[in-house]
Amino acid sequence: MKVLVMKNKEEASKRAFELLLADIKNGGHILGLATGSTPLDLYQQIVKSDLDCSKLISINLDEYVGIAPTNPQSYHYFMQHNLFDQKPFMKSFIPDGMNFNAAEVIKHYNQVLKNYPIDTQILGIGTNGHIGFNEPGTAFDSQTHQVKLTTATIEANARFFASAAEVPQKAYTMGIGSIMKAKHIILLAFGKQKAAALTATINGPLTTEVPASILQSHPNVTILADQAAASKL
Ligand SMILES: O=P(O)(O)OC[C@H]1O[C@](O)(CO)[C@@H](O)[C@@H]1O
Repeated sequence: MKVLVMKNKEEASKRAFELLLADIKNGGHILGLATGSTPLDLYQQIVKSDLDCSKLISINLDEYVGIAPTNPQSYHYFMQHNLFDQKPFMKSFIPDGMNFNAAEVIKHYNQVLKNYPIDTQILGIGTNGHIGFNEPGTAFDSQTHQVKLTTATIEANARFFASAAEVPQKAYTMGIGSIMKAKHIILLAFGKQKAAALTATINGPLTTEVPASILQSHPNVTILADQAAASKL
């Protein structure tokens, strides 16, 4: 586990882009992508660059259940607006949040993950140490599943909605087991609200109570943090 503490999120995102480019130059072409505010600067780096994404495949971590892809609060919209409109990929997979048949969504997404093994997985981290929407208590070998969001996650994500009551209660997420199959994981953490989760991830015991702590057992993880997120390390 490499931990790089950078001056700020802009510097950290620039380094993340350089690491991503290196993986692509080494033949990596299947990218696991994250949403939320953390990866925004990285996606802007990609958009501003001359990287040609038309031969790349993307697989997103998660999507809310019950929000249409045209809804600005959906992760489909987030990815389209922040990356794919400007840098279209050859194929992009995001769980179908409008399909309420969870078994169908899960079967399809597990097949996608089998067909397209992830080379580089970009991760953010929740204030409760979640990765994707894998909340505390999720099994380390979990595959794609539907999750009931915790109050902490709903409150943290309420900032994107008119109120916490509007935040969906459920989501589809790639499992921890699938995340751990990625060849290289780049975890980004910015802001003091991530400091407790980050130190638990890096220095704490390996426990399902801190989903990201499983990364201690992955052979190729790069953590990029700004000073605030690293303040408890
Ligand atoms: O980057 P943010 O907005 O702090 O979100 C942190 C985490 O929460 C999620 O968006 C899920 O709520 C994750 O995908 C993300 O890594």
